[in-house]
Amino acid sequence: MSAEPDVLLSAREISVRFGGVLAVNQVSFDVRRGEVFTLIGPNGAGKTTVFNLISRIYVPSTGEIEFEGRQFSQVAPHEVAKLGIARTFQNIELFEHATVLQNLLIGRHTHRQTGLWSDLFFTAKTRRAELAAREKVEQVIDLLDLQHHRESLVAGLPYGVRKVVELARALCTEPKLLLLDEPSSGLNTEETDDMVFWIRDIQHELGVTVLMVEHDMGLVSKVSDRVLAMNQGEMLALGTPAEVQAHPGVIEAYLGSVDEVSSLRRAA
Ligand SMILES: Nc1ncnc2c1ncn2[C@@H]1O[C@H](COP(=O)(O)OP(=O)(O)OP(=O)(O)O)[C@@H](O)[C@H]1O
Repeated sequence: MSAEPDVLLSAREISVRFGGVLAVNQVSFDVRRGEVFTLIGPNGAGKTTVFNLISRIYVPSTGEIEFEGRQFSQVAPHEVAKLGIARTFQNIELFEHATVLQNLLIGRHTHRQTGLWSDLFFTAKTRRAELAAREKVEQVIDLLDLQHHRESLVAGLPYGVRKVVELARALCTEPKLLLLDEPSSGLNTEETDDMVFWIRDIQHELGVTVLMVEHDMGLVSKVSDRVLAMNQGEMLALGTPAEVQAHPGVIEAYLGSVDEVSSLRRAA
């Protein structure tokens, strides 16, 4: 008898209505521990809305999301990071006038478990926490090859490097689930190829589960274990990248956009 897959996050019949627009309509899926799960779909499909539900920015009009068996409706928005969910943004959000190292240490701060009292007196517990923070930050710097940039101000870095710093900052919180919002946006071909390696390393070396929204079908096929295709708020297909790209409903949905259908064909 085969074991049931270990589900980290589960969305059950979630719908979101913005006034007259049904942005997400009865969508259900599981994200399994350890996988890279990707949401695709043409513009307006509802991907960002689903993503924002999982970041707890929106709440579903109906339906429920569970993370490690805990109902999201009972989690306050500021508690999401503590549950072990970290995210990156389509438009990078970093402290521009701080160094890479400072940004990563700030990122690590959300993971802090010591109280004000032990921090004030710099107790053994605080020292241990500081040491653990430094070790984690160094591990992430090594993994993402950021050694050369550690003391650089973020504002002076090329866009592609800033994108990796944002990824690093999210990883410093030691998330169980990493949400990547269009990791390839703004990157050139070479930087997108690098992103493939970073995502694979994050999955395999750190054991972090990844949920991403992505338009670049080349990147999607190379890193995703499973893909959910959406259109106009609804689920179109769920399966491996190859299964989803061959699905007639997915091809038809993409026919609306010449750019997107050619990217689908290139990746197939
Ligand atoms: N805050 C909002 N208020 C009103 N309507 C919204 C809001 N956010 C999204 N929508 C609408 O919901 C639908 C789904 O939008 P969403 O941004 O989730 O799609 P998407 O798949 O992420 O598209 P894109 O690839 O263009 O980012 C669209 O019709 C959009 O106009």
